[in-house]
Amino acid sequence: MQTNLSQPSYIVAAVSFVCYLVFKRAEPSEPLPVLSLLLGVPALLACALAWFSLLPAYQYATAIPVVFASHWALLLSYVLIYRLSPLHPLARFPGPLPNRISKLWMVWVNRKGGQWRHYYALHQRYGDVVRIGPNELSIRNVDAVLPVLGTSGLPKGPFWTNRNPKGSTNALIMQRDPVEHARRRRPWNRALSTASLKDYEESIVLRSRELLDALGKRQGQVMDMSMWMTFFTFDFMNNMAFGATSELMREGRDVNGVWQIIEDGVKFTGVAFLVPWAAPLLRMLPTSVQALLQLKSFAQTSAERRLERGCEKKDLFYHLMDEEGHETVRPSQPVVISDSLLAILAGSDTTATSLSVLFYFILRHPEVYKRLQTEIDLAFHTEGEGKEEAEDPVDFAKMAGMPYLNACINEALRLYPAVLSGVQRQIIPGSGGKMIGPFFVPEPANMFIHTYSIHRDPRYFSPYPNSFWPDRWLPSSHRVDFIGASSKVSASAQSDFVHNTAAFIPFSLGPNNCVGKNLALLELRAVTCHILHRFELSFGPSEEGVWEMEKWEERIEDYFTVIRPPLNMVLRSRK
Ligand code: HEM
Repeated sequence: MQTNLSQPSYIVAAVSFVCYLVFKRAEPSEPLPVLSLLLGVPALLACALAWFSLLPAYQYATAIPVVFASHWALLLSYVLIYRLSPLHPLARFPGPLPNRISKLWMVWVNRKGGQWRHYYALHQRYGDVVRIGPNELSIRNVDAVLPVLGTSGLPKGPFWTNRNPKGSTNALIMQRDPVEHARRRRPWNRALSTASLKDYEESIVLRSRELLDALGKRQGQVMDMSMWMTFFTFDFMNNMAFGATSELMREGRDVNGVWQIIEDGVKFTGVAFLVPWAAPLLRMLPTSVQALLQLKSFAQTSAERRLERGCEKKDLFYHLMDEEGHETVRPSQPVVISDSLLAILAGSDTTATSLSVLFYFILRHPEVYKRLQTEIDLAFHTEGEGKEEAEDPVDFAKMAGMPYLNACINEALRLYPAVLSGVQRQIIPGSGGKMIGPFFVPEPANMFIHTYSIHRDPRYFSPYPNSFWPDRWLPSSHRVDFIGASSKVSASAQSDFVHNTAAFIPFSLGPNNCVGKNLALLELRAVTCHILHRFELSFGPSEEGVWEMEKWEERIEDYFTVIRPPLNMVLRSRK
């Protein structure tokens, strides 16, 4: 049989192949080019086939649906064949079949926020590098940390591409160009320098006292501590960013609904993180449009009020507006507003998660609770020690030097870092590839260090990598063995001890790392000291009564940032 290349089927296959190459090379994400390639091309093709009489007359009616269906099926087949073929640059990295085909699979896997467990299981099964998407790797190896995240590491990945409507301002975290990012980061560095942090200490103390008052009024009742931690961090960040007062703690509820909008947006971000091309579509949903408008108006109003009041004390706004005149070109107001909003979004939930995790583990481990409370009581005297009033934990230098407190905080950050699955980076396009520790990774590849997995790797944290054992952060002379350890394990604990802090990256590393790290640590220390100094804590019943509070951690959901289940506790004043 002779092959006739002018046959319609060959023409459709060839045109679809060209469209596939355009998709592959140019990776269009704007609606117009995408729709043109998906709808415009087959429509034109069907018309052309009919026009040039390449189809028998009786087939004209069916030409359009047939060409459309063939075009889409062919596009899908080309994609599938390439992604699974040995020719794909990432073909030699192991990973499950559905992951290699499409990241849409991860959208399904993560429908209930379980991606942190999924990636952990994949690393247990496949090793240090897993292909978790057609062009994406998850890495669990300490030698890869600096090449990915360090000073000479990789730039931010496509997740951070600006897909906002034209004309809108991008916050610092969205700056993928390292030069532009460094320029935008300068005022942030000044705002969160050691000297500037002193200016926020007073606000942390005041907000901590407000928290104690609010909790004190509700003692004896079951309270969701996770929610209260959010109220604290949100009120504090609002004050720190805009010098504003926010009333979540005073009211004991989300007064203007802003927090709910942020919570609702977490799942949206989770999907956008997995399939960034879907972000503009998701943003078109009526609920998203509404939420974005409300957030914008919240930021705008806060900024306007801040501008009316003027600078009462040095807040983040003061530094971002460059009121000291360090920069030759002062940042525009929209940039400052979007960055101030970023501070609230990036600084509230993460710190509230870390505090919740910390209180959860302290309650799960009574021996830790006792030691920590004793350290706090020794540092800040309690009522009745010859003193009329308990001493407020307001000395931040003292808190920074409390070994067990800081060990507990680090251990909470190790077991459940607030950004559980890490941050995306990309091999620089056109570079050909890069040695990532022991592995050569070709382009195009996105990757992240899976923080949850590397933090629990026994090669870096041993013994008891999955247990809350703050003593691993103490010098050996002060280390007490894990209470749950069998005597055999405990005898070998010292000789088996591994503590590789190069694998500890809750705040990430390098030029893009968390700029709020030191501020977060101040908050974590202050809130922990204030609460344990004033109250005795115990677990309350779970809301549905069907799961034990002791299993709280299993219900954490990971959508880039996390959603926490209620952490019910009962607090009573210590006397
Ligand atoms: C325990 C609390 C916190 C944790 C675990 C945490 C973690 C992180 C992580 C993992 C990143 C991504 C860094 C990267 O891409 O390499 C990040 C970025 C960021 N965080 Fe935090 N964060 C915390 C608290 C805060 C606070 C209190 C602020 C307040 C100012 C803040 C502001 C930011 C900002 C602005 C960025 C973007 C930095 C950039 O792109 O240059 N974070 N954070």
